[in-house]
Amino acid sequence: MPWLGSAIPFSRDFDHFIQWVRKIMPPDIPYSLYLGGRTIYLVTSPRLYAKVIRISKTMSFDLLERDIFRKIFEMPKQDLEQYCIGMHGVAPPPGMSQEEANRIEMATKFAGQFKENWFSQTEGLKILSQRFIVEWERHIDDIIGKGEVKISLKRLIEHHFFWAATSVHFGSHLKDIAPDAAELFWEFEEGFLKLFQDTPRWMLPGAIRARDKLIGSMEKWLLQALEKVPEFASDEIWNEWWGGRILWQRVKTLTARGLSLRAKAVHQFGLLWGLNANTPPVISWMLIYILRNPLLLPKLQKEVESAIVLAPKLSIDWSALMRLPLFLSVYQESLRLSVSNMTARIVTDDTDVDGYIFKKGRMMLAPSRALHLSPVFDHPSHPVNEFWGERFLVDEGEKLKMMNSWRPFAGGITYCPGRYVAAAEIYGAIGILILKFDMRLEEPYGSIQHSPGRAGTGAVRPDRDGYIFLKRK
Ligand code: HEM
Repeated sequence: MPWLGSAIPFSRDFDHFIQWVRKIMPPDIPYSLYLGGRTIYLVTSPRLYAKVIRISKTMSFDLLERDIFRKIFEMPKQDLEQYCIGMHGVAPPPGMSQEEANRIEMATKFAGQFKENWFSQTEGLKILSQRFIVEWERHIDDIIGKGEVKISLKRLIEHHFFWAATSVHFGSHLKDIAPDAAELFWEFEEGFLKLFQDTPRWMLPGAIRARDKLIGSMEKWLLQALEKVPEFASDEIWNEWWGGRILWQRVKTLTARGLSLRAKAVHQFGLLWGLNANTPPVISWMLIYILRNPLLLPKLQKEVESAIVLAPKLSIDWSALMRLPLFLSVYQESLRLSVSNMTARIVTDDTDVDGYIFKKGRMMLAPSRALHLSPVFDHPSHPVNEFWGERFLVDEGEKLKMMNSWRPFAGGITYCPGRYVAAAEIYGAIGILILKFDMRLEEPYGSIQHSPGRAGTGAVRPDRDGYIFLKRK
């Protein structure tokens, strides 16, 4: 691809740019993109995506993680050096052998903790999902009472859902320390990509102030949790001070490596970001899509009745809920349209991809959006860029082809470890709303769209607010 002349279309509207590339370029080869004096490899076909996502020896996610902690979260320099020992693509510090660096690296420990606490079939996932439901039900009962309410979509999801999820993972007391954490989080989130792109700091005072306040709160939360519960009981999965056991395990791992309080707080702030930057926008979009399609709601209500019982006590048959065909299709379709991640990697050694050599030191991007708009999803009466709740209700062969192009959670060794947690929260939150309330959406500020300039980072936030009318059944 020739010199594009300007990085602006790329950074301002990543999704548009990717669609344009797919239109003008042959579909199934990688491209080199010269941008701001750098070469970036671009992969836009499902077949190549499946190939590159599996290359973990010469394509590093760790180097990006290092940059995220350095530029966005500003982990103290000395701590960052310790944190990165043994990372893929990071040379060991002077005097340390590669073997020693590999022996003490922490990424494998964190990955093990994710598996142990969050994966399908684990006790952790069961208990956290159940806690989430209790929290979410409490929030919606508090706002709605017995009658009918009109509530801002942003308030419902970006405040109430935020807190229901955050209290599950960080315990019940973070809210006492930082009652404005949800609002600060979204202020920080608006600057996330800009901080990574080295936008001058003076242009982002709000995002930086919000970030620093949140990290300060994380420090207080951490000190309090350490004081109240220095050790988790071996059979305990959740407690009110730490939230999920994994938070305590992560901090213990960092303490053993001598990281400072600040670094430990920054690291947990990273998790707070992973937890909240994606799921709330996906839920917002799923609700918007469902409520914009009045015929869908009664069908979903009927399905959900077979998996969620409201009285005398709320109870959910999780495995039945996760297998409801239409609900699953709506979930997959919502993720397809609302998520735009870059799946970025740094090439750490020359790598042959289908006969093309990706050179050491360069970046590779494999944007999910290119896959999510690929022809495999097209239908004569339901174009690929429009929501259609029944799109994934196809036979198994067809579905397999679709799933090869469905990459909201990326893949490979860093395949989102929160995907089961996310699914449980999304299914649970929407399932309960659907069953308890008659709902209606109003968009008084115009049709809600993807927030501009946010594509590429994950699920894309709605650009404006709307109102949801909820009436108890
Ligand atoms: C619908 C919601 C979500 C989406 C679309 C999503 C998507 C992603 C993506 C695309 C990645 C990067 C993978 C890569 O490039 O290889 C990722 C990583 C990650 N996600 Fe999620 N995520 C979601 C929810 C969650 C939740 C709820 C949690 C926490 C409970 C979480 C925790 C993480 C973590 C810790 C990583 C880093 C993994 C690593 O370093 O190995 N995510 N996620």
